[in-house]
Amino acid sequence: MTATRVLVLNSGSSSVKYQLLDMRKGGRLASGLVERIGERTSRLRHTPLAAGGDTREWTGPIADHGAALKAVAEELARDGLGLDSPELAAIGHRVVHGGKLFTEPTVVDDTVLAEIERLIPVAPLHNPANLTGIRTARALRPDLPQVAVFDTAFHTTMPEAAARYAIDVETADAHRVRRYGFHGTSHAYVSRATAKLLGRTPEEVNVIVLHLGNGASASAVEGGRCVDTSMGLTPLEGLVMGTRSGDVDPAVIFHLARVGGMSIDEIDTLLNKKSGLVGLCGDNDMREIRRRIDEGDVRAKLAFDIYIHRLKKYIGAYYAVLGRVDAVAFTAGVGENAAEVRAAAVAGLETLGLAVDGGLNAVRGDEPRLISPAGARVAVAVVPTDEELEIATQTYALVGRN
Ligand SMILES: Nc1ncnc2c1ncn2[C@@H]1O[C@H](COP(=O)(O)OP(=O)(O)O)[C@@H](O)[C@H]1O
Ligand SMILES: CC(=O)OP(=O)(O)O
Ligand SMILES: [Mg+2]
Repeated sequence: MTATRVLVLNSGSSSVKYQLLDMRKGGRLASGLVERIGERTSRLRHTPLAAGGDTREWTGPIADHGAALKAVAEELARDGLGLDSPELAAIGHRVVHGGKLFTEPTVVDDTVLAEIERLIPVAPLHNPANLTGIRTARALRPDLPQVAVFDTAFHTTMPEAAARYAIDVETADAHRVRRYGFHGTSHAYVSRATAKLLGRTPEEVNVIVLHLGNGASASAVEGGRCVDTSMGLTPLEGLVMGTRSGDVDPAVIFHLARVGGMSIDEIDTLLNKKSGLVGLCGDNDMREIRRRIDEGDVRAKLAFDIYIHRLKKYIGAYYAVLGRVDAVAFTAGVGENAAEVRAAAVAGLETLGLAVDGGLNAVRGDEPRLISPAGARVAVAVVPTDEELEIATQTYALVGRN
């Protein structure tokens, strides 16, 4: 029997999303999510798609990403889809920071693990979780290839003009300080899916991709290659996010240290975990923010306005970087669901050929769709991302050639 299944683990700072896919038959066999890892009220939600069964939910303490993966393995085993299955060809892992070294999906060995570990200081919320996921999966199935698919890989095509910060070259190079970019698997998948929606090849189109989830980033994709993206050395730069500030004057940090008396670690926590939407209004969920705005909440409205202002600046910037834009694609939790965010982000940009049709924008759905008015110069689209499918495809392409 040929092994044709791939398990994908997308480990975030406090969650694991997973999918089990059959790459030969092209179907999803199971999917799920473990949330609030490290808290007493962790929650596991598992859907056995192949078995046609109902979603099972379980709440209780899950201490870390290792325990989360073991719980996932138990759920899969209950449906006869356990990790011991001979049909499993590989486990694909999202790894957020791959530095400059990893431009392709990579089979994990001890050297690769050491490199991912070395990059922890520049992805402190993500790489430790990714590492724990890989180590646990390896312990459960030492014989299986574990494949790392890096968020940074798609951005390694950025020209030096976009990838370098304008700081002393020797200092920057000594400490590998440059712009790496993240969410690359999503930007790659969504830019290709957008070309397909337009009936064109990726080489023929220039696309601005707006990945708006808890973490958020924009990218400028020229003929299928990334030429700029909003995240930098770490996933902190760029857009306003759920808990992260995005762009600030770097001198804010000196000021908070010297005048505010804060330590570097305190400032790190402030900018990564207590800023963005949550810092501005106390909520990081766009649904809650919209609800509060409808009730006349001034702080929620200001948070929304700051979020939109930054987003609009990046649309304009990447329009200029690309020169010609064929499409703007909204994706991830906010981009796929929040029609008000999409409408506000392109409001007033008619002279750039950008607009949304109110009726089309209000339609909900899981399929890629256009929301710009018929005949618009630039297509505006909602293109659901599927990082897990993309990771599975890349993983199987690497190991499944038997
Ligand atoms: N129906 C909705 N309307 C508005 N925003 C939504 C909706 N559903 C999800 N979101 C937003 O999407 C976010 C999560 O996006 P997601 O892409 O799943 O993030 P991540 O992968 O970074 O955890 C939530 O925090 C919330 O702000
Ligand atoms: C890189 C990053 O920000 O990822 P996430 O959106 O999953 O936090
Ligand atoms: Mg995400």
